[in-house]
Amino acid sequence: MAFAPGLLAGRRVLVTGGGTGLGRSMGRRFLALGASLAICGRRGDVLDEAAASFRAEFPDRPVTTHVCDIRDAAAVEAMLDAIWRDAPADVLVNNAAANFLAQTHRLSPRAVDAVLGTTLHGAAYCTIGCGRRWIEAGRPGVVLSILTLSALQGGAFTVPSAMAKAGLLAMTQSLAVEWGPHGIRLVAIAPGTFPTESAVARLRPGGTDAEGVPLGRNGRHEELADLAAFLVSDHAGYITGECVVADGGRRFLGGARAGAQAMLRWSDEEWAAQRARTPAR
Ligand SMILES: CCCCC/C=C/C(=O)SCCNC(=O)CCNC(=O)[C@H](O)C(C)(C)COP(=O)(O)OP(=O)(O)OC[C@H]1O[C@@H](n2cnc3c(N)ncnc32)[C@H](O)[C@@H]1OP(=O)(O)O
Ligand SMILES: NC(=O)C1=CN([C@@H]2O[C@H](COP(=O)(O)OP(=O)(O)OC[C@H]3O[C@@H](n4cnc5c(N)ncnc54)[C@H](OP(=O)(O)O)[C@@H]3O)[C@@H](O)[C@H]2O)C=CC1
Repeated sequence: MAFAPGLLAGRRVLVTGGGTGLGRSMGRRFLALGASLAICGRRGDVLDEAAASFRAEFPDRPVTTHVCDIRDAAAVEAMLDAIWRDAPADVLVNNAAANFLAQTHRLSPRAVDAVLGTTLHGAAYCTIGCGRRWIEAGRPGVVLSILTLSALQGGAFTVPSAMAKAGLLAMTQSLAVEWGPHGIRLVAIAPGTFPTESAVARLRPGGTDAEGVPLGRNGRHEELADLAAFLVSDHAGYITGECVVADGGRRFLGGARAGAQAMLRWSDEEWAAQRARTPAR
């Protein structure tokens, strides 16, 4: 482990979407560094399985699970009330997101809302809910938002996601100013490819070779988790409003949507096959 074991001792961290993928990897690292953890998502069984695995590995670290669809502002408030009843959270990680490949001119309003509702609105509800509680109590706090390269470069065929993540970057930069005097930091990470079951199934129909990545490989979950741990820790206490890119140099070569070049030529049948391959949740 790269950090002192007590780096996050005494910190209470809420990771949205913390039952799977990168959220789960970050949560595991926060626990290893002494934090207690709250994770939320829509599927209780997924959260329970993740929590059981965390508790088996870190028996002395508190882990709570919260079934919550963050698209529902009232449900987010109820979750935050439940967390705060125990003790205030110190760190929010906006990790939950929704995304799939699609031709933008064929998206229905519900499809647009499904992505914006989770990735933009849900993260906004969580951020404002935590920020309000911190400001009212005179407590400091940290909000880490997980973006994508498309927030910086656009994202053909994942346009609602690119719009939502760009919105989160604007939120990070804006609230760094507004909430700075309250001792609240807002930071972001724009990851390149860190393979997860869900992202590969939805967004990498051709697999995840590292073509277009100067460092010649995809990201490792522990690398993202280490960066997240640093950014939410006091060692990053003078960093706010910043987005750190962790992409192996991809944006300077292939770019966020290098694979989109082939998709420009996909037939209707290829788009239908991609949709059929995409998991429902
Ligand atoms: C490895 C490289 C990674 C690169 C960068 C990674 C970025 C990421 O963001 S990865 C994270 C991805 N994770 C997820 O997306 C998890 C959550 N996703 C979901 O739950 C679903 O995919 C969801 C977004 C569709 C939402 O599910 P749900 O609320 O159950 O919504 P519905 O199934 O009812 O669908 C709503 C609406 O959307 C239309 N739709 C669904 N899938 C597609 C699709 N593939 N293409 C076009 N449209 C789609 C669906 O038809 C509904 O619309 P209507 O038919 O008009 O009702
Ligand atoms: N993997 C990668 O290479 C990259 C990932 N990212 C970002 O990293 C983050 C994690 O992605 P990844 O781990 O790959 O994907 P996952 O699909 O595994 O993670 C998404 C998580 O969010 C939860 N979630 C989705 N919708 C909602 C909702 N409405 N309310 C509450 N929880 C919800 C899901 O749980 P449930 O379905 O149970 O609700 C799931 O646990 C995302 O922000 C993604 O955009 C960015 C760039 C690259």
